[in-house]
Amino acid sequence: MASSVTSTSAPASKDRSAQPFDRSTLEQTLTKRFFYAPAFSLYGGVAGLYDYGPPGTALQTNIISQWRQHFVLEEDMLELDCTIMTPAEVLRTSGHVEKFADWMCKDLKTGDIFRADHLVEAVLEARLIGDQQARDAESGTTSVSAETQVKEDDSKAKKKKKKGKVVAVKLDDAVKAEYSSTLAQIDNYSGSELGEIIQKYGIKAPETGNDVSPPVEFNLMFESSIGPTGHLKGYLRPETAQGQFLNFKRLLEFNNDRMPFASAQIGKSFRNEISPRSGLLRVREFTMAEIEHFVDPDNKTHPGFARVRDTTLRLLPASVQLGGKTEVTEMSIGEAVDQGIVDNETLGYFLARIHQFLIKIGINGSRLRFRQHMKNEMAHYACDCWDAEIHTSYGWIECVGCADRSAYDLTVHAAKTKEKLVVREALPEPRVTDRTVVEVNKKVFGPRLKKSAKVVEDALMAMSEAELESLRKALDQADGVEVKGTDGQGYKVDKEMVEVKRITVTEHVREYTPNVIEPSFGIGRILYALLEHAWWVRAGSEARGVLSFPIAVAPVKCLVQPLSNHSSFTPLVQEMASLLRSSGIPAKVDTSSASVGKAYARNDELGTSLAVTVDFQSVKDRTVTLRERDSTEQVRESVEEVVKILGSLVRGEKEWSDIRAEYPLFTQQATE
Ligand SMILES: Nc1ncnc2c1ncn2[C@@H]1O[C@H](COP(=O)(O)OP(=O)(O)OP(=O)(O)O)[C@@H](O)[C@H]1O
Repeated sequence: MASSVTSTSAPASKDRSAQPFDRSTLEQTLTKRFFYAPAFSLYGGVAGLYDYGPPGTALQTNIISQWRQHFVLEEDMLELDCTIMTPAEVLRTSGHVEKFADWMCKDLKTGDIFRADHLVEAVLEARLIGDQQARDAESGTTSVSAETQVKEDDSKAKKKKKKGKVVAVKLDDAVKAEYSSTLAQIDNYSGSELGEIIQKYGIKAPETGNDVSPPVEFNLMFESSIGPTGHLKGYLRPETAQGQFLNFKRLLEFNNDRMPFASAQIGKSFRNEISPRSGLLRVREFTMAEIEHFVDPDNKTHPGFARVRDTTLRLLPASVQLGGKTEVTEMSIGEAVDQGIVDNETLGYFLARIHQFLIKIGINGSRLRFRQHMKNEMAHYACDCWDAEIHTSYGWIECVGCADRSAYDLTVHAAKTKEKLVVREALPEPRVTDRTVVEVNKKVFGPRLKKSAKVVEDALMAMSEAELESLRKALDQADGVEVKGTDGQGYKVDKEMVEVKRITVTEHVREYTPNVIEPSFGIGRILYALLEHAWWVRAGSEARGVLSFPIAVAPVKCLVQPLSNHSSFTPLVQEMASLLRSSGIPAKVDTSSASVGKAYARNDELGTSLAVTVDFQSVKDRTVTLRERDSTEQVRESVEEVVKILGSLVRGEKEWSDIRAEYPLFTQQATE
């Protein structure tokens, strides 16, 4: 049964994520432990470019390897590695040169740049917060002061962060409702609509209070030229999809002409964002993982759908957003497809698989929702599109887009290159149909139309059955009929020149252009959301941060350390580390002079799942302690047994609860 949940913010959960979240503490830890850092900072940095340090890189690698396991291997997809540099012609055909743009406005006095939808969002959100503060002040309660950041472009703007200024002013109820409704549909507006909203609500540049220009389009692709002549224009790809479409024919052949099938690609994409902001969430260079699932347009069932039917998702359909609401409906994907909320089984299958993947890598399910695109938000050719949005301290963030792109991509590339990008399938039974066709009598047609013969013939051949039927009737009734050539000019044709007739055709093969379902993942956004969801602070004499990653994605699975730097521990520490590594368990040895407790704390911040400590007793009897990060519980077992335990945990065969049930807990060593 479906149930509704209001979720303007993330629902409180009874686990440790119910702790108040302090982003600055997490950020300090991420910087201190070098998860990631602004790139080129020695040179002042460039907005929207980040370098990942060792733990961030390991975390990203592990997320990608889980992705590859979950999708490429389990779904038997065809993985590609296509070029990043893309000739302009390809992106012109795909529509990116003309349409891959955001709307920007300028502060009319300072020239500062804003992304128009972000500006509207920030200012209206700030006004709603101001309203709440005014109401709280009136009633004597306090509300959390929140400031909404507005982004800005270019390197110099990086230092002066702009905020939607919060002023405690009470709003009229009707105005408040209008603001909420506008915010709920913020992705749905065109440039001119954003311009009207800016005018209507008197939106100004937040810091200066200056007027802003009407929104103008800004193309997000980085332009380049290929080769020394500068004649061949190119772009850094803004997504990995085009390489997959252009290789469709080869992929189909590689797949022994079998449909449906999916290709996949993981790699860097580039977008010259108007206003990079919110750390890894809006950057100019990022890793994407994209799937193009090619499917018969007449049969979008999915063979695996029964397996995921009962997966419960939190859905936010377009119809709800249109009413200005953010009410999430929890329902199984089976129900959602049956009721037509999600367009088809294949799209539904991928929504469920995306959900399963995000949960597997540690995203909190109660902070995950699938939001359907509204009509204007969706490309004109797409028949349905859902974003997996994850709740973070920045609000709900789109981390995965999943669209049914119909036959658009293959059709436009085929039309441009004159290469057939189709599937040809032998029909089980020959299909006999009657058709209306047109034949040209070359002997008369050519001499009469001379140089124009080609444009008229092309136009006749492109006519639909209905158009040909009208032409037939017209030719029967008049001596000559005007036909528009492909050059747009009118030309007279008569029954001597052309014959329109009904024929019976027997087909043995069906030819069609596949539709494409495209799940598109931004790895950096997922990684950041995971960092927020995994973070908590352990109470104690000193509050200590912990990153509770699932072991599968933890940057380091196991720490090996001596109790102190006493030389007698060294051989066993080294033996332990090499035993683990040769069993395929990534282990880090810590022989710094830090106390065991300090090393535990450092590794908790790094999200290291387990720690082995070698102490005096170890030297005597070859037993070591094994400590689990989240519970801090320990067991003491022989070196060989601990390697076995670690192997079963790392391979996901067991969880810590199994280990603590199987082995006695060890409580004597005062290490923390
Ligand atoms: N500038 C960016 N920085 C980081 N990740 C991004 C960025 N732009 C897109 N992504 C990621 O790529 C995924 C697929 O890209 P898509 O084109 O659907 O995004 P989008 O709709 O343009 O995103 P947005 O509306 O937030 O700009 C997104 O779900 C997101 O995870």
